Amino acid sequence: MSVEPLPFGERLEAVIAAYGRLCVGVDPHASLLASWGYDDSAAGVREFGLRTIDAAAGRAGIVKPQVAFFERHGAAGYAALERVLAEARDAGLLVIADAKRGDIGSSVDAYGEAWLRPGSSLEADAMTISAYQGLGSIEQVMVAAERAGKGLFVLAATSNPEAAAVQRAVLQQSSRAGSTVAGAITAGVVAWNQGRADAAERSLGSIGVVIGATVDLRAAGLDRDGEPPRPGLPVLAPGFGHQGGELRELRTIYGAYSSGVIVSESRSLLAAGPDGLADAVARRVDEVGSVDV
Ligand SMILES: O=C(O)c1cc(=O)[nH]c(=O)n1[C@@H]1O[C@H](COP(=O)(O)O)[C@@H](O)[C@H]1O
Repeated sequence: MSVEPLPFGERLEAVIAAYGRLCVGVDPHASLLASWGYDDSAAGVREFGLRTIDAAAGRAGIVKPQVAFFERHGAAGYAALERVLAEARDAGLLVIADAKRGDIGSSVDAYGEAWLRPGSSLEADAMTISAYQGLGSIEQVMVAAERAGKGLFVLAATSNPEAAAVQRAVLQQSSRAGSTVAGAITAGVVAWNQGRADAAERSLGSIGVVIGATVDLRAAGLDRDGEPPRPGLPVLAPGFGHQGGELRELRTIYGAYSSGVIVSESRSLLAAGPDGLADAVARRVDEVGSVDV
């Protein structure tokens, strides 16, 4: 008898209830490796990743390894990442692989298998994904993720300023003609969550979006002034901390999307160094917890 996996949205909700909405980024930049006293090598990113997981476990609920920093070290870097992913999941953390993959459907399906298939050596709980080849290109990954109790965060309005020209462009064709790219992707994800058979029982969907804390949601064509989506929309929110987004502005920035926000920070936490990171995470969990959503 096969047991249905718990939907990612439910797991996310439980983690937020237990630990709050902070996500600790695992971004072993070369400069951070140097200041932490590690070599810029596969062994260095592995030790950096493991120390970060140790500091996050039991204090925060979610971690997000940025896979690029491991990929820099080739096959050995991937082995390091496999270890970090496994240790994080064993520690009970919800793991978002920040892989930002996208392609034609048949190829992006393979990315989905790599990062989300139960038993894969790179298995995470969710991954970041790009739908700039059309939301239809990731449809099968959404289906597979739901089936396995996994989640996706689809890039909608990213935190980097140069993204606006593309993401605020207005669609000429499709049923969402007249929407911005960011608005159409977000509306498509909301509609997907609403289309699940048990949608009425879910308070959070399993497919989310990425909307940076540095973004002006109205200018990006996002419905921040409308009714909150039902089921709630998970929103991975980088851009607080190092990139300048102000935590106390969370509600003002995200409006109707606030209750699904995951505050994702990397450098602002990691700068505390290996000995100060656990305290920095605990402090930030408290600060995030005190913000009104
Ligand atoms: O998907 C992401 O996590 C992401 C999306 C985005 O719009 N902006 C963004 O900065 N990120 C990632 O979030 C992290 C931000 O790191 P800090 O600026 O150091 O907090 C990096 O790993 C980025 O790759």
